Amino acid sequence: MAQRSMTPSVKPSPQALASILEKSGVRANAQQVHQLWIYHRWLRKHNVELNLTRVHNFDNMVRKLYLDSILPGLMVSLPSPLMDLGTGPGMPGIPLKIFNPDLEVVLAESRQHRVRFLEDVCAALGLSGVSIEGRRIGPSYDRPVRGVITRAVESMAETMERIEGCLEKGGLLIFMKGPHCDDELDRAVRRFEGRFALKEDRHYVIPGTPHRRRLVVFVRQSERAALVRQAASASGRHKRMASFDNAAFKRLQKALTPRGIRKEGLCLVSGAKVVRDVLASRPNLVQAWISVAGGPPPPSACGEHVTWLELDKNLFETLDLFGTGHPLLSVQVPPILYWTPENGLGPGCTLFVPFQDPENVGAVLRTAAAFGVTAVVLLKESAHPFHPKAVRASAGAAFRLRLFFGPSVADLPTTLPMIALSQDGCPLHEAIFPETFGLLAGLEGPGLPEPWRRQAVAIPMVPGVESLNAATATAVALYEWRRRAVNPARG
Ligand SMILES: C[S@@+](CC[C@H](N)C(=O)[O-])C[C@H]1O[C@@H](n2cnc3c(N)ncnc32)[C@H](O)[C@@H]1O
Repeated sequence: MAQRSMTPSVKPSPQALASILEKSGVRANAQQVHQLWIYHRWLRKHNVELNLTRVHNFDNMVRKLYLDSILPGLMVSLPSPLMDLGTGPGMPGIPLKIFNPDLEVVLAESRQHRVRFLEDVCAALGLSGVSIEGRRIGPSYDRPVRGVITRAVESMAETMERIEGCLEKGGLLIFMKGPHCDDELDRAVRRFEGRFALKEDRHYVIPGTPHRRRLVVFVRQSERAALVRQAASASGRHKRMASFDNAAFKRLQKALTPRGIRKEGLCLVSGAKVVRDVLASRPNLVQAWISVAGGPPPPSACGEHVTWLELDKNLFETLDLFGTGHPLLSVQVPPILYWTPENGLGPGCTLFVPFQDPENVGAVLRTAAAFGVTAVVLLKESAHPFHPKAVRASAGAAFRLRLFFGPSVADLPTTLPMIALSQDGCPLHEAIFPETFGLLAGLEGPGLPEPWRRQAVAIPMVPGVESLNAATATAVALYEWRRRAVNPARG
């Protein structure tokens, strides 16, 4: 059974309104009480027909709607103009405006019957410095504002995407949230690193109620898309692509295939984190920042040489193989020299990779970086290390390692100081890792050619199970090598 409100019913009046606010620490002057009372009357009058709020009890309306709307103005210095995104019947925007008369407020609301209510109520209140955007705000909305506040609309990440075009650099993004928003907050912080910085996460209780709230405030760190587009266009570094026949688009499409990657010397990088890593580790190799039209502009980490390509949705989705929705990078493939047995091996471990599955190649590159191998030789059998699937699985490690192309596994001289991995070898814990050695994993499926099997090392497993995935087996062997290097006594 639904629990009834324990709040004693208070007879609605301007005096009762002022009294509840005052007891809650908010002192209202006569004009503010008058305006809030008129607002309250309008809400009550039109609620049945327009379904504006589900809160009905007077005391609850004052505390859970008006007071709740006013409180952010007491906790942060509100920037002006401030857009209330998804204001509904005007919350928090209207109470905030009443209590901050100098604030310029933009009430953004997409539902037209609510927009008409907002127009009428603002006229009745005689509010100046309030404008109404009766439309759905999306990333292409580019009227600049210094702040955005939002209450009960959507997830933080969704709003961050949405206000890409309008919130100025240095502007505040203020979320009015319930107490349990840790997960969406973590996701937003991670996903928008470099674009928004968390400034404040304040926990509070609406006075006179048990209702816990959080005010989460971000500062925008990146420039508005319109300004970046303008500057990039002026210097010829911005291109809009709408056709699959566009020659530059076709070139990008080629970077999805190993042949194209070789021919064009170009690869595509996807995923917010890998994109950030590559921008940080190899900025000079980045050629273009590829976003969907109206998507986020290149961040400042993209140097002056980087072109911004804004693609129609269907074009972007063709390149965004993994459906990340996040901008991609087109990156010049770093030069990869050819290794021959005459080059010998450097000190430490050189990893020889024959994997044909690009995801296995990526996974093993990530592992190689984690355990500090000296170099990686991609044998003739191997998938291309800059195949989009490999780059993604490598989490950017493909750009940090010393990579070489090498001969076929069949042409590796068996005289090399090599530790080969094969199920029929001697147990890994009996293996001796020389100061300088190569680690050779088997091909997925057939494993290693016969000569290598004779001197191979095996990772002991429970009898009767399938062999380990090749990249996983390599990870176990590298771990064992590292463990002994760190703690030789336990070898
Ligand atoms: C659940 S209501 C919350 C209203 C108000 N902020 C409140 O706290 O009472 C969400 C409102 O946001 C509006 N809305 C959602 N997305 C919007 C967008 N992208 N642009 C403008 N209005 C939007 C909806 O029409 C709806 O009226």
